[in-house]
Amino acid sequence: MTSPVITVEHGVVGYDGRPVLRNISLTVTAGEVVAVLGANGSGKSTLIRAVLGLVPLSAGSVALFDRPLRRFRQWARIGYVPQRLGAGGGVPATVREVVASGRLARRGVLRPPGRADRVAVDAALLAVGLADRAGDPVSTLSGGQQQRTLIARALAGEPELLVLDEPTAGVDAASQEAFAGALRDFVGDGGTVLLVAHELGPLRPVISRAVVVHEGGIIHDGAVPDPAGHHAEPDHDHVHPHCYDEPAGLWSN
Ligand SMILES: Nc1ncnc2c1ncn2[C@@H]1O[C@H](COP(=O)(O)OP(=O)(O)OP(=O)(O)O)[C@@H](O)[C@H]1O
Repeated sequence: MTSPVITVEHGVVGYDGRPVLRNISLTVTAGEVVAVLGANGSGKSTLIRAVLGLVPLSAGSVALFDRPLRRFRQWARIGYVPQRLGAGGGVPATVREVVASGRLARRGVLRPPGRADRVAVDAALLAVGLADRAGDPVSTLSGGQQQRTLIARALAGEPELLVLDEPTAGVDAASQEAFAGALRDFVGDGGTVLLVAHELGPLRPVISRAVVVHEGGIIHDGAVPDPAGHHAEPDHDHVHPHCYDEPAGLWSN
């Protein structure tokens, strides 16, 4: 039996008393790549923040690696790339420095980096296709390359679970391809992924399951739905309910 990595049971989250997630239940098991889809404001980011304990549940429960969130301490097992975080931020750090910061949870701040740290940073840079930019200031990179830097930082920590909030939003096609390749390798090595996406694009073949959030509830959990308008494609197997692909673009706007 595959072990559960994320378990949300009857999760409820609200901001300032306004409910945003209503009675959400979701299980992600080892080796899965689960995409959370849904319209703007449907609660996707809130769901992954709740999974990581960054926003409190007002009811229900979350467990990570089979351990209740309040007792979970092994944060080095998880890599998190939040939404639209500028990697540069005016700080003249190089790509390598930002990626190496992903090792801090593993090695402790006071111990100098060792061989294992350097190997992990090199591997992460290679995985996202930025090995040749390692010495450049992050501020000189494109938005897509900066996003890849953040993904490499998460990979450098050698997590078992990667949680990514819109990793390909506003990212150029080459970076999306590079990211899809990195994700495939990560999963090939036994990793588990939960990511929020608007457009799957090159990620589509890597996704094993899709969860569609609508108005704070999960309205679909299963096969990756086709974007509206693709019904006529020969490989379209019609496994998805139609409530979320009509009107067009509910999850792809
Ligand atoms: N910190 C916060 N305080 C108050 N309201 C919030 C906060 N974060 C999100 N919200 C609100 O909660 C709802 C869900 O937001 P959330 O960011 O989870 O949606 P989303 O599906 O990720 O949206 P998007 O696709 O635009 O990123 C929205 O109405 C949003 O305005």
